[in-house]
Amino acid sequence: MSGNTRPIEASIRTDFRDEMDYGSYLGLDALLSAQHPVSDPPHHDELLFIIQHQTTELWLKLVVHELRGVRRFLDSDDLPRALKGLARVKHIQRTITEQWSVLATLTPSEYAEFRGSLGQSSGFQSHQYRAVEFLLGNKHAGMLQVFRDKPEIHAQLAQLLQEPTVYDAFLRLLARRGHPVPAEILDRDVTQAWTEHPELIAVFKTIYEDPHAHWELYEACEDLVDIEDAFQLWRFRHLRTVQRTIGFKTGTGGSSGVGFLKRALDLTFFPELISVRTEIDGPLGA
Ligand code: HEM
Ligand SMILES: N[C@@H](CC(=O)c1ccccc1NC=O)C(=O)O
Repeated sequence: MSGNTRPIEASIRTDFRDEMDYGSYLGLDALLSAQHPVSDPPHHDELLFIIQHQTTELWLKLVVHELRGVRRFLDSDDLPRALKGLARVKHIQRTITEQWSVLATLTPSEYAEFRGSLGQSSGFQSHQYRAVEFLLGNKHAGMLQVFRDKPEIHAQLAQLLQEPTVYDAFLRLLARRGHPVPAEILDRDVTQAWTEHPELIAVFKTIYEDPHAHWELYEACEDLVDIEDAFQLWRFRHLRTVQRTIGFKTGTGGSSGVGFLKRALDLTFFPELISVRTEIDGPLGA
């Protein structure tokens, strides 16, 4: 017998006729038959393009699930569990940002060979990406238009638009814990995109100037900043991958392409958590 063969132990199960097995639990039949290249003749690299999107969408599904959880935990004053959810989101963000390097192996020549088959489809139509943006505060009612022919998705996003964001939930928790968050912020119209409220900077200054007195809140603030940073890194890698793949061509979704994506790099979810940094004074006033 070859020394490199591992025997199947007698106790390992091989008969699953009456039981759930790996593939059925994971829905692998559906998952692995959900890649449908459209290029004709079939282009070798289209499978990479599809799987890159599908894996990102799977992770986005979990990000939406976790952010909803985080919001719920904040609402019920369970800050430790909210922090745990935020930590998980950060790791997912790192993973989907890192995986841009796989798609970056697609050369402009290879992509050009099947780009024409993609029609007008575009990441602009990713409803899960839009859900993450809404949960984090970049609300935009106009984006719902993209989904007007998909009633279920439209309804889900319309619902999220009406609901408070993770940041709204955090500010409400701060108020419940005695921090002076102005009432007009707590009662804001949550369907609108967040805009900077300079009155909040003093609230965060209190926390940042005495972290030990407000440790959990301080950690939560830093987690939110981590998530904002990680989101921007994802956007930046997308932009750079797009630029090296299609240069300055207009997008299949109808936008200017790189110019449109660049403008998203100026967006910020939690502007006061950035602004407070300018205001933090140490014991020597530095
Ligand atoms: C070679 C690969 C890619 C190219 C050339 C590309 C190009 C573009 C362009 C030009 C846009 C602007 C909208 C448009 O006019 O189409 C866009 C938007 C978008 N793409 Fe991609 N993309 C690529 C890969 C991906 C991947 C792998 C994802 C992952 C899901 C993705 C997600 C998105 C999202 C979510 C938007 C909307 C961004 C926003 O609204 O700010 N893209 N993409
Ligand atoms: N907007 C891309 C096309 C594209 O990337 C795409 C096409 C179909 C499904 C998802 C896509 N991904 C992200 O935008 C382009 O202009 O080439």
